[in-house]
Amino acid sequence: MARRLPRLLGQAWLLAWRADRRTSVALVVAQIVGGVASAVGMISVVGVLDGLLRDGPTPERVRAAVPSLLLFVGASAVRSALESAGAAANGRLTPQVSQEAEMRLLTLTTRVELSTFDDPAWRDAMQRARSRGASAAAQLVNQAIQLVTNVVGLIAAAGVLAVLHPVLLPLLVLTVLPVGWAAVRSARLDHRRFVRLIAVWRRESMLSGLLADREAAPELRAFTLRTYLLGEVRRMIGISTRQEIQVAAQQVRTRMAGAALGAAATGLTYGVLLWLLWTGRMDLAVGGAAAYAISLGISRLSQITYAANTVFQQGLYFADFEGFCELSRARAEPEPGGVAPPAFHEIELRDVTFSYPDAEQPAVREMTLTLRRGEVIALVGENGSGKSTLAALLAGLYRPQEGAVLWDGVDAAGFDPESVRERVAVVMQEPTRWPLTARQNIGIGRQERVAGMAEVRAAARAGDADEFIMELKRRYETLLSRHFTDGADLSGGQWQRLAVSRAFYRDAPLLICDEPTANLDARAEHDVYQRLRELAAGRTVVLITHRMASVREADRIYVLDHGVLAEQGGHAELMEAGGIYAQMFTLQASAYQSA
Ligand SMILES: Nc1ncnc2c1ncn2[C@@H]1O[C@H](COP(=O)(O)OP(=O)(O)OP(=O)(O)O)[C@@H](O)[C@H]1O
Repeated sequence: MARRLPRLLGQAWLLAWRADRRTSVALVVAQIVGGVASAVGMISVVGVLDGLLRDGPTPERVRAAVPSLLLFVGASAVRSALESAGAAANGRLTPQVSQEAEMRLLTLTTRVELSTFDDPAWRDAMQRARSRGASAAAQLVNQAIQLVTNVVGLIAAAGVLAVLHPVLLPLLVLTVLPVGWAAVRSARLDHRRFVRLIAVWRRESMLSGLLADREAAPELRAFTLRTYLLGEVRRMIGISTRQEIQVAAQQVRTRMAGAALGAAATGLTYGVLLWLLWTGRMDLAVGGAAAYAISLGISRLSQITYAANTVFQQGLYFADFEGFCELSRARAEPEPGGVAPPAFHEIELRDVTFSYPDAEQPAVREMTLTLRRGEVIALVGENGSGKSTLAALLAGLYRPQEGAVLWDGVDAAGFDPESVRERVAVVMQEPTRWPLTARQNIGIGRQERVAGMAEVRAAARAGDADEFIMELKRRYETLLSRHFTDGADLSGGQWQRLAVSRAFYRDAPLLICDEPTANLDARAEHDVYQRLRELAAGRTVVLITHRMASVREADRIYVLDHGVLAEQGGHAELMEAGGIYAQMFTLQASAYQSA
């Protein structure tokens, strides 16, 4: 702890300094002046007692004590005023520090490579940082301020004691050692429990979140999952409760041992003081001042123990937070500085291989294919054959581990990934249900463009969303979330149409649709495909779908199988080849015919 404390205090200072410089400086000044006032107050006690205990008539003795008493009162007033100023500064600093930490965390998590989210170790670290990071930073600063305030007070008391009698100083330190040891050990136990239980908590909070979630509520009932899931949650809570009870008992035992040893040391200190007076080695006035300084010192020491313990404890959590920030910085997307061209003639995937973290098999293996401007390309294949992964590689969401994605012959690895994604519009398989208004839900397709109503409506018409939006209570201004008053919810197909409209609004040279019609009715699907083809003029559309009827119109079809490119060509060509595509198509067609 002694080794770590200075570094932790340094970190706390840096956090405070970054959050609010003026307040930080004011705080330090207040603490130093407060410490000096405290020392002056203690020394003045010698003068007071000396005056009162001298020989002579009482009025004279009182008169002799008055100047020192006035000094004592003045010093105490200054000290109290400065401590209040320090508390006010502390109150200003801590929320700002917490806010800084929160924003730092979010800035980093939104900058990491997408594949990082598939790494469970990073997710655990994120959970730790999110649950404790911001509060640990704030607590660290708060308690560091308390610690420094009390250390300054202690230095004043120790200085006064050393002047009064040198033997009293080590005795004062002795009283606090056992309590300090107990506090540090207890903090360690607490942190160890936290690290051990984080995976359990993460699972428990995911499950309990689902139990209270609006989206999961229907399926939970339909599959009569309640008892099973409640049992799982109870099991997780049981594991953590057992650990918590065990740690709490260990902590109480440790603290009791520390308190008993501390009490013995305090007795010893006062015993030595009495012995010094008894043997005439110390004068009575000095003894009185020493007793006062010891009692102040012990109270400072116990506050220091508490503050140092909290600084240490929060320091452990803050170290987790810092570790996570470091990890995320290392996982941040590279920014090579190049910018993707505004349009392209051809995008080529050359020998591209991509694996998810911890996956045994690559999701896409040695894939080579070309997309040309103005083409509608279809990707087909069984579930898990790698279509979505391939689409994400094209969209610049993942970077290939081997091979390259070339834009007109230039490796996209040299472009800033954001600039690649600026040229791409994606309709995801499960579009995010943004809790924004209908207009904003479309407008965020290109949020830097001011969302004029005419453009938004044009995009909504293209995505077949205009009609149902106009039927909502507040039309385009309706908030699409049931979690808020006056909010509305949409059906799966309506959300999908909204996502298609958003992609139209984005107006990008490459449009990727990952099963955009999975939730659409037949008429909507037909309309959307019709518009996609119109849109394809001058653009490139990549279509992923399991509906083979929609695929046959594509200019080129790529068939994926277990992460590799198995077949390619036009519909007629592939049917003639009689491979996987022909089988899939015939199977679906026969299902319709027999129906
Ligand atoms: N986030 C992920 N983390 C780890 N593995 C993943 C992840 N996403 C997909 N995979 C794995 O990669 C492989 C390819 O998945 P992908 O989603 O690309 O298939 P797909 O052809 O789009 O499937 P579907 O038709 O079901 O949408 C699968 O084996 C899948 O288990």
